[in-house]
Amino acid sequence: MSPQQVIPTLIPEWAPLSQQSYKREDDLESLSTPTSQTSSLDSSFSQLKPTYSSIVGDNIDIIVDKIRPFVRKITASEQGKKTINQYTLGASAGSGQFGYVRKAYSSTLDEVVAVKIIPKKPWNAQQYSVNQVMRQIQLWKSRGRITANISGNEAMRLMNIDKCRWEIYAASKLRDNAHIIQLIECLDSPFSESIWIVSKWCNLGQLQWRRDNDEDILPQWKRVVTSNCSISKFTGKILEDITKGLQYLYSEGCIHRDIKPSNILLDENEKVAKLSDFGSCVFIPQSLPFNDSNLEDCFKRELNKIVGTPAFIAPELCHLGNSKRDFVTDGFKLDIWSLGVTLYCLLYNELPFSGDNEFETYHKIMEVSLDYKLTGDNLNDLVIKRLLRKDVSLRIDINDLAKTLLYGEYSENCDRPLLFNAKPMTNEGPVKRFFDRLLTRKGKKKASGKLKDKTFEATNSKVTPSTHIDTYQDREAFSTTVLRSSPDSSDYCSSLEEEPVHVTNFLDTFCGSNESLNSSKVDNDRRNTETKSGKSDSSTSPLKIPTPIKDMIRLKSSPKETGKNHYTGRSPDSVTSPLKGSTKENCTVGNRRSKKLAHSGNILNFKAYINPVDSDTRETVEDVRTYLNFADSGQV
Ligand SMILES: Nc1ncnc2c1ncn2[C@@H]1O[C@H](COP(=O)(O)OP(=O)(O)OP(=O)(O)O)[C@@H](O)[C@H]1O
Repeated sequence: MSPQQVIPTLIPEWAPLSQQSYKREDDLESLSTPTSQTSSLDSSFSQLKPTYSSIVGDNIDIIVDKIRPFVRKITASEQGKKTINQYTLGASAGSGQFGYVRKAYSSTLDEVVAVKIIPKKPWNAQQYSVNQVMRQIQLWKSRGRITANISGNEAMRLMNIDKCRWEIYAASKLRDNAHIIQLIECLDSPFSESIWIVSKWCNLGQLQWRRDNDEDILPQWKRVVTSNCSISKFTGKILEDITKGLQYLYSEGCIHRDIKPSNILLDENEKVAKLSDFGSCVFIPQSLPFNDSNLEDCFKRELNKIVGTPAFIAPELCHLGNSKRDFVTDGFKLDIWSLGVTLYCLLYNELPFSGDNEFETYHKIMEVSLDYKLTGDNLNDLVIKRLLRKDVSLRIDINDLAKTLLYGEYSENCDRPLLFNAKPMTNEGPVKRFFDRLLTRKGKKKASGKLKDKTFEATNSKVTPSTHIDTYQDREAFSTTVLRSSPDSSDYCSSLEEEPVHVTNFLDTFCGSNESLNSSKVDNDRRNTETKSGKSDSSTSPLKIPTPIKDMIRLKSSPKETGKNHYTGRSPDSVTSPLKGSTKENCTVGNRRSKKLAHSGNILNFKAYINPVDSDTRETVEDVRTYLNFADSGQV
């Protein structure tokens, strides 16, 4: 890079286009399209169906204005001293798909903070598919956002920066609640290869649930629930805290879409659990700072895309074989389901629905009943019967859940959450009676909006209409977090193995002299992430898309083992539909074996793979291309 060249930034005017050198011969080739194709794409782009993310993209200037107060220029950085502006960097706290997190000390706040460092150029080349990047370039051209030629690498960088803008925008809107990780500020400069997002520090790290014995109480738990910690009491505490967090999100019109243990952080000082990672969230149209005549429709379609982590995805998103219905009518209930899965993991030390691959997991989510887990215990049955309710109209909504936990219908003046009073939950008193009634109550068929706040009620009612959407065609992605969702993935392993980092240890945990902020660290973390999560990482964000499924389709097979498949113990040739022979009766629940995405042979005929009834259907190459097109762009 020449000395004058600047790198695009969160705040566009810090890196004027005139000073950016877009054209780079080295990576143009792979993405450039023949001229004839380009012009036909150009003309077809003006007719493309808009999507939620393309509308956000069209209004990115407004998003930028909203995040501007939170973005500071990097004015001082000393690699030797590991400082950047007022922050002195400490030990690594973990890494995600898009960046890594370090502990840091803020000299202005005089406190420890978390700094998430996201390389502007994506770590994982597969994060964006070539199709997707080309489409984005064409879209930007058609919108006049770029005029010059732009290389694939530069385009991916800009796409990544937009993704960060969205995450920062969400975090900046959600700063006012004790159960949400609070954004402090972001750092960027035209010379920085990374974006730095500074947030409040949670010293106990992500929520851990895996344990050697079902009855074990994890040390992390005892540091949050200090007296008489039990599985039930700790689970109740998480339910209470995350319910408050979700209620706040609801009041802000935000659906998280990736609730799971690794996105819940614990803080020992405040003794609370907090929600983090808003990269996958969406806001209801009425909560967005711009309007667009297509927004309502695009929002509905966006809600029907599979985003999140398979084991935590709600059944209404799992109807892969049925393309003709809009199963998701209340986005907020997606988060309720995922919270239910998280609580189940805490209670039972296993995932409630877990298959050898994504398809089988989705199938189990839809088909396997957990009724046999009902015990009469209030908390357990609340989770099983009201949160993990497959029929979305019978699933408890966030406000009823909050009311249930905080007051209960019979105890208006109760100043403690009823559910979590120290009394055993088998107590036969009014609380038990209340829960009995609650659990047997017929679900009310109603829209999600039930806030006392009439304004929001009116607002929300607009987001749950019953217009049908083609879920199948608009199903853009199998989540980026897909492979991380397997029970033996990094999220869970690290939960078990990593000791939480303590604030008091900060001074002892500075980077060693051989550690640096340079790319070698990034590479290490990236390798860790890739190894742990598998290489088919893709995106959960509404602003990015690639999927393992697409990769499998492209390759005509999933990652193949030579010879015997060591995950399944079957030879690849013997693998047919994973659903074959799986019925409600013989489905195993809560399978705890170590799992990875199983070999799935040739799944070009993926509809049949999902739905054996369709097994006569043969996908043509054209079908697959159509699928890839919609998967890349939400277009058909
Ligand atoms: N504010 C924080 N305080 C303490 N630890 C944190 C904080 N934020 C993140 N971490 C740690 O860093 C890890 C990585 O966080 P990050 O948000 O990058 O990834 P993720 O949410 O696990 O994955 P992804 O971003 O790919 O969805 C977390 O799992 C957590 O252990």
